[in-house]
Amino acid sequence: MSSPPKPTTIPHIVKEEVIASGKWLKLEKTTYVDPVGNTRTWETTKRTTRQANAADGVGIIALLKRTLHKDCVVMVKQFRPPMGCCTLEFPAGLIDEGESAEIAALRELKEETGYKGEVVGVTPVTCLDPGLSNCTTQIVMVNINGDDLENTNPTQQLEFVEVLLLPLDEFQREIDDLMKKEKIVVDSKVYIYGMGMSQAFFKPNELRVLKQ
Ligand SMILES: Nc1nc(=O)[nH]c2c1ncn2[C@H]1C[C@H](O)[C@@H](COP(=O)(O)OP(=O)(O)O)O1
Repeated sequence: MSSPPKPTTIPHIVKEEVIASGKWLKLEKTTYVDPVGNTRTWETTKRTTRQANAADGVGIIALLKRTLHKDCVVMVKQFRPPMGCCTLEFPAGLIDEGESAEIAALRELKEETGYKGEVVGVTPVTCLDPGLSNCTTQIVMVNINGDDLENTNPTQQLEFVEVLLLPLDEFQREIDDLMKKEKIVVDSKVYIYGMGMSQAFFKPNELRVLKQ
């Protein structure tokens, strides 16, 4: 049996040529040298809107905390043209010029859901689909005080985005139920978060007393 070729070179980009460009996206031919020294090409998509030194956008894991209620994750359902159907996602959006991830997250959360939150954590810049695109995101963790007067009757600024509140401890089951009921595609970040929550919350003898 032949062994795989040994890496001899540090892989690197040689050139990036724009094949097609639109207002929001561009398609490039990326010429690069692979780990064994061969020059190859790759088809790469990029956003045209990226700000210097920033991720393209933010995703927001927003936990709604209310007295005598289970903590709920604030989710959004919306029609996504590239998918041709509705998706279930964390609230998200592009980072505007001069914005930090934290400021962008609080702005997008308010626009998409009406809730005013407080940032409690932020991830490093992470890639979204690196075989397709250089698109990056920072996930921002936000707590929402649902007992606060300004969060008791939240008003969205986007009319085509539906807000869903999913209890954190039944997150994956709620998503599975939703997918059985309607044609919806779930963002992989969301589903993986749900699987993690299921593992973290698995307590077979727990009493189910709290309201949703
Ligand atoms: N790929 C895109 N094509 C478009 O035709 N328009 C796009 C693309 N990406 C973003 N946008 C537009 C749509 C919105 O008007 C703005 C801002 O989007 P934002 O709310 O920040 O992000 P999403 O919630 O992820 O749409 O950009």
